[in-house]
Amino acid sequence: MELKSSHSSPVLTDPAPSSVNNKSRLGLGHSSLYHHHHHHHHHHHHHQQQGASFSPPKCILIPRKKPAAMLDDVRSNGWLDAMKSSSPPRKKFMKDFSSSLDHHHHDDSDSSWMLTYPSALSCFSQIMKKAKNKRIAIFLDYDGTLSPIVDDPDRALMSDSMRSAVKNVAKYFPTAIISGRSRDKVFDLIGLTELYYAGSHGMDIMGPNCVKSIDNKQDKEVKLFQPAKEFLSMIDEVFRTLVENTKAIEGAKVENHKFCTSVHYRNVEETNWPLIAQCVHDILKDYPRLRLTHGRKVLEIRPVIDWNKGKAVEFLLESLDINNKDDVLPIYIGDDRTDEDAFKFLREENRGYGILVSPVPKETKAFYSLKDPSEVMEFLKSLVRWKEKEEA
Ligand SMILES: O=P(O)(O)OC[C@H]1O[C@H](O[C@H]2O[C@H](CO)[C@@H](O)[C@H](O)[C@H]2O)[C@H](O)[C@@H](O)[C@@H]1O
Repeated sequence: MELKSSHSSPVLTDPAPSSVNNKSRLGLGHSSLYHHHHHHHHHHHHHQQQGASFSPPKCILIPRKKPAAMLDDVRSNGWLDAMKSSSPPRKKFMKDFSSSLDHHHHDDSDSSWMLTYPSALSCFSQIMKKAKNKRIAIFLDYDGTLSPIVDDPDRALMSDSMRSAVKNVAKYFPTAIISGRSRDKVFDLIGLTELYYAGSHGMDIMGPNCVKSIDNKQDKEVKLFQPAKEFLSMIDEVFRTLVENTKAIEGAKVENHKFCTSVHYRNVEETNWPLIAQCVHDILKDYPRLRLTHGRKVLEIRPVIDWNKGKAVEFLLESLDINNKDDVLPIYIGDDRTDEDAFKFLREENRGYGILVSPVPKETKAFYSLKDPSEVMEFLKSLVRWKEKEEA
């Protein structure tokens, strides 16, 4: 499989709405790559920055204003709520969900949720029925899907048994990793050359059988797709500023993902979360071409372009050498809010299935669920067994 060369240069330099239509340049069915501020809604709309009504001070640990006043904006715009609700999910939602399913007479919100998002393991044969005469394409998130969530992002290692399960799956099905981490980092963690890798939430895509070293030399070749290339130095600058501004907040960790950057607060005392929020808020004020998304105890800063894990899946599906899109059944397994963009794409296009990895009920656009990475591994092994049986 080759990546299509027609996708080589999609980045716009003009964020104005009058900027050229990218449809033709991208060869994709979208009106514009740019994600204008007023279009930020998605499903994250309630987590987004609300506009120009704030005038917060710079991030400092000894506030110039009274602490309460200083933190007003990060409180009022919902950031703190979003930070608190990030992994585990809101209790409120679970309550709402169970009452909305009252007609099923389930008083247990867990089991009513499982009716709507059944286990991909118990529904395995049902899923495989849909795969009849189709080619299955597998998309896998990394953190929380292939590796369990741990306190230190550098220690989120994948087990050897998981690695071999992924390797076996890739023998039979085109398999892509779609991660929020940088492509290099996620490749280092997985180490399988036979996969597609999409790093930085899909903003850095490379096809299979490419080694890291060709990255620079063959940049212009068909195998790399980087729609946010022009943001490289801006992200680096923001990364360095954030490292500096958060260095006094104990437990804070800033990661540079090349086309996006993230601020972890998992190891920060909850009383200091407003300081983290304020630092990120201040950055976004200075860089209107960047926006915020929420992950698991992490605030992610990324370019204002209309590109996400869903677009990456669409791109990769178009890159697969297939004449008719009905010939392919995409299966996307992921656990995070950013994976919802991919679930949403598959659902809206009526193509294949999203599988949410979650031990608890959660609002999702996926079709099925798996409890944790060990169930993901079981599912991957089942796929291999199914294929081997089919071929025998
Ligand atoms: O898209 P993904 O591959 O799921 O990456 C999303 C983020 O994963 C990492 O952070 C998350 O996992 C860490 C290790 O288990 C955990 O410590 C952290 O709290 C989680 O947010 C990664 O470090 C982030 O930069 C990614 O964006």
